[in-house]
Amino acid sequence: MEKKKVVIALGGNAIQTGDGSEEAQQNAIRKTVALLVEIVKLGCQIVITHGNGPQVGNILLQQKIAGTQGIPPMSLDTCGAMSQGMIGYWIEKELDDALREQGIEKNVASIITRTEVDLNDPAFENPTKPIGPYYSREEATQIMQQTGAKYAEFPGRGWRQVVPSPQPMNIIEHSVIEKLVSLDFIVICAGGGGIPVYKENHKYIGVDAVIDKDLGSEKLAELINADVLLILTDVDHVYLHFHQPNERPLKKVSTAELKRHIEEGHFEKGSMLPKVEAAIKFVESRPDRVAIITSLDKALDALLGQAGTIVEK
Ligand SMILES: Nc1ncnc2c1ncn2[C@@H]1O[C@H](COP(=O)(O)OP(=O)(O)O)[C@@H](O)[C@H]1O
Ligand SMILES: NC(=O)OP(=O)(O)O
Repeated sequence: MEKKKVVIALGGNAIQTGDGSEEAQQNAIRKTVALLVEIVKLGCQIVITHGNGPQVGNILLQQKIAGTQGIPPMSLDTCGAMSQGMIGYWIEKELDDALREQGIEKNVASIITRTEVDLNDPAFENPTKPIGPYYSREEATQIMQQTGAKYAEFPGRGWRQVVPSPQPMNIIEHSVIEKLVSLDFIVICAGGGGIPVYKENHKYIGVDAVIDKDLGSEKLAELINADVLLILTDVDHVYLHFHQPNERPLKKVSTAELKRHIEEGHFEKGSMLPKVEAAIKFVESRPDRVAIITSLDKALDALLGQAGTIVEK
């Protein structure tokens, strides 16, 4: 396989499993990096991005509890930076060990990454991005009354805090990331879609929001001139009529066809829809680009064109 630059966006199940403890998350990451090493062995230059919804919500809760003890609570953008540091550290540590075990000499670096957003983005008026743990209706109602935070119901799963999720416009550190990749580094970056910042008088200022990691990963992939955007989640394909008797996996699909399926309402908002939108945007940005949506265990086969949903122009 020729040397492709692949941005790999890791979904929740690549990191957060079990009880969400540090140990459970590191165990999940250990399994994930074993797969990443196989992708490196294929000869790909990889850039790793990851979600942070459960983690950033938990860090925010920890701030609230700390606040009751007189410890100054940190803002949501700073919590986003903490989540990048924490998850980046875990991936870096496990990946570095796994590479050395296989005798592969490559450097790994985590980059704290900021993503520029527009303060006029309508998303600031309509929080939709779920973070942190699930609650019952009663618990969520009580917290909303006590704190003024917004919670929303996710049918079949419960209630979760929701925060604004503006569109990523620019990845501030993209040149540094591209440079490191050109030096053959494996870079972990744009965690949680990047820390949201806006520009005012030539300065970047953090803002309370959480960017969708698939849309942030897409923006990064475009800016660093990647060839492939590989979105790894817990389903092996994107499906039509998902979870219905006539469910059908999409295998090779064009952006035009995917757009039709969006119109038909096949993809759930906040889960599969942003992945599909990211895939379309990436492929349409350069005609030879490919986006893949699949599960962790199908990633290798998908890169070889033999599994997953493969989106081409
Ligand atoms: N049409 C669809 N095809 C496949 N999965 C879908 C579809 N619509 C909604 N989903 C849901 O999207 C989920 C993946 O999104 P999400 O949980 O946000 O992923 P991650 O945390 O891995 O980024 C799947 O587990 C599945 O339940
Ligand atoms: N930031 C983000 O999209 O995180 P999740 O994928 O964990 O929801």
